[in-house]
Amino acid sequence: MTKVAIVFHSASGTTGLLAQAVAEGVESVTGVKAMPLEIFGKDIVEGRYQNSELIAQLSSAQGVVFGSPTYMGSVSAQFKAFVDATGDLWAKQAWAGKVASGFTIGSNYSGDQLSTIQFLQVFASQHGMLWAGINLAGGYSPKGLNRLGAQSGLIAQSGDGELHQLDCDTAQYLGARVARLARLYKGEM
Ligand SMILES: Cc1cc2nc3c(=O)[nH]c(=O)nc-3n(C[C@H](O)[C@H](O)[C@H](O)COP(=O)(O)O)c2cc1C
Repeated sequence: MTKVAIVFHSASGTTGLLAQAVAEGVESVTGVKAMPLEIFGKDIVEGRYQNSELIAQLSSAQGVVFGSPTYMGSVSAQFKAFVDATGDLWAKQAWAGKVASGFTIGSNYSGDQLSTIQFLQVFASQHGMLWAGINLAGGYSPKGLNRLGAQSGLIAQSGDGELHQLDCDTAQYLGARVARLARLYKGEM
């Protein structure tokens, strides 16, 4: 069984809804299981993320999709604490060869969400992971997917705490894409 983890932080729930949609997309691919893992602020003690169990679970995944709300043009502090806690694994390049992707949401249409995606892309690259963006040209998808047009990862927007249906559908699409790639690359780590 191929596994794809979805590691995310969400304070008011919209990133969590995207994570759920990514997981549904992952599970739509035969032979691939989704592993949602939520980052909670209570696991941060004196600025350090302490949930080593969550981090350990990632070793069994062939793909990992990272998700964070955009806070001040980057990932949330909670997500960054998780990132910093992976330094030992970075030194061993323990995640090298896993497929990676990312998603974020902001309340503005152009609220610097791209910086968050680029942060996630650099993070995955530091770990030697294989980054998968979205192969949907903005404005050209017949179903209107990727409505905001980013291809480095999924950028979503919500001004009222509700998820736009097309962002939800695009998250499912991304989950399915990562699942297929993870299944393809399994054994090539
Ligand atoms: C501290 C803080 C900083 C934020 N910074 C941005 C930002 O830079 N750009 C943006 O578009 N939205 C920004 N937002 C809005 C959130 O990204 C948005 O409400 C998002 O849906 C929250 O995700 P969540 O529901 O998963 O917690 C910010 C919100 C907070 C609380």
